[in-house]
Amino acid sequence: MIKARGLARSFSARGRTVDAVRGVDLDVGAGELVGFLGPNGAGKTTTLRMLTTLLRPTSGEATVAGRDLLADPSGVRARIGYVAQGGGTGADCKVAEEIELQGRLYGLSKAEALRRGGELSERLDLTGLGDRLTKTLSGGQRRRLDIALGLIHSPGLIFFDEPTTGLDPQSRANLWEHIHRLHADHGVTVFLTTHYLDEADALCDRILVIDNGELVAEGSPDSLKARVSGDAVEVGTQPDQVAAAAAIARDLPGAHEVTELPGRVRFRVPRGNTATPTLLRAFDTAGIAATSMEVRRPTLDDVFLTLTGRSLRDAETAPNEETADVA
Ligand SMILES: Nc1ncnc2c1ncn2[C@@H]1O[C@H](COP(=O)(O)OP(=O)(O)OP(=O)(O)O)[C@@H](O)[C@H]1O
Repeated sequence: MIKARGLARSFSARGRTVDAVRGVDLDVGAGELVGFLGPNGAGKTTTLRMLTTLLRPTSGEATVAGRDLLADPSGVRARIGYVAQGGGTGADCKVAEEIELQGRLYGLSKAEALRRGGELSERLDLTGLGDRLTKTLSGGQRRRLDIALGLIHSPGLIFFDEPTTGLDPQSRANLWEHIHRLHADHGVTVFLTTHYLDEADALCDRILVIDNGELVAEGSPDSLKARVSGDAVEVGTQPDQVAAAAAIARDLPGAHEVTELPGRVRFRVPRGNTATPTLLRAFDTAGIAATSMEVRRPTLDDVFLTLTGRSLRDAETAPNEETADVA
């Protein structure tokens, strides 16, 4: 569905060149649900805008939905759906009119646009909202309308740019369900960008991790997490027993990254649930009292940290100098 080679885009701003995307190769198969994960400014939107024909690459080539991106952009546009960040609905239009207009823009007859609109309204829980002005919709309803608009011409491939940004947790979960069904029940190929780790984890079959305009990893959420060596264990103890507790942790088979913190010790072991009974027995023998214990499977944030040396959350709060300069 998507095959891109060396896709790159630079911008000139204030006499400086920003390499927003630096030669990305992508392969997305039919029926996949792929997430493009990275911090703010990583190059996600720029890549998406290139793949959807909205921005011309500085270099590279791509085939999207069976059409050449550079030679046949209108062919690509006819075969894809795009749900942009913030959506594109007109504020003073009624929901049903907006859907019909979108259908007519894609060359459907009035009857076909109405039929398809009815089908999508039902599928996306918009039934009964046809007479409402789009500006009166809730955030979740508006986002579902944006999806209906993106699907009006029955594309086999749909792009979402940060689909749940700004939504409350319940609307996010509801939208995940709709995106999941699009893919599972209707076989639509989905490519979405997100900077939410939980979203990528919950929704995507495969994740591409982008940082500073380059792909740094790809794989299923589980295979990416398996790259992080082991579970994280954190055990609380009395402040004066931290050093002794850390010494015991260091003796556990496969223990590494043992860190002494005020009133607690943190480390990694290959399997947390088998290491902790051994640890507690050794604590007993040494007269150390554990005041708390937490075992955590690796998260996608751990993956990002392992790959880039930064936490995804830190990367978001501290954009690189180049980004800050241009923005
Ligand atoms: N039109 C532009 N002119 C100059 N620089 C730009 C332009 N568009 C994007 N950039 C820069 O390119 C880099 C990548 O931006 P992009 O919007 O693709 O990132 P992103 O990963 O989508 O981030 P976000 O999650 O914030 O949307 C950033 O440094 C950004 O400032």
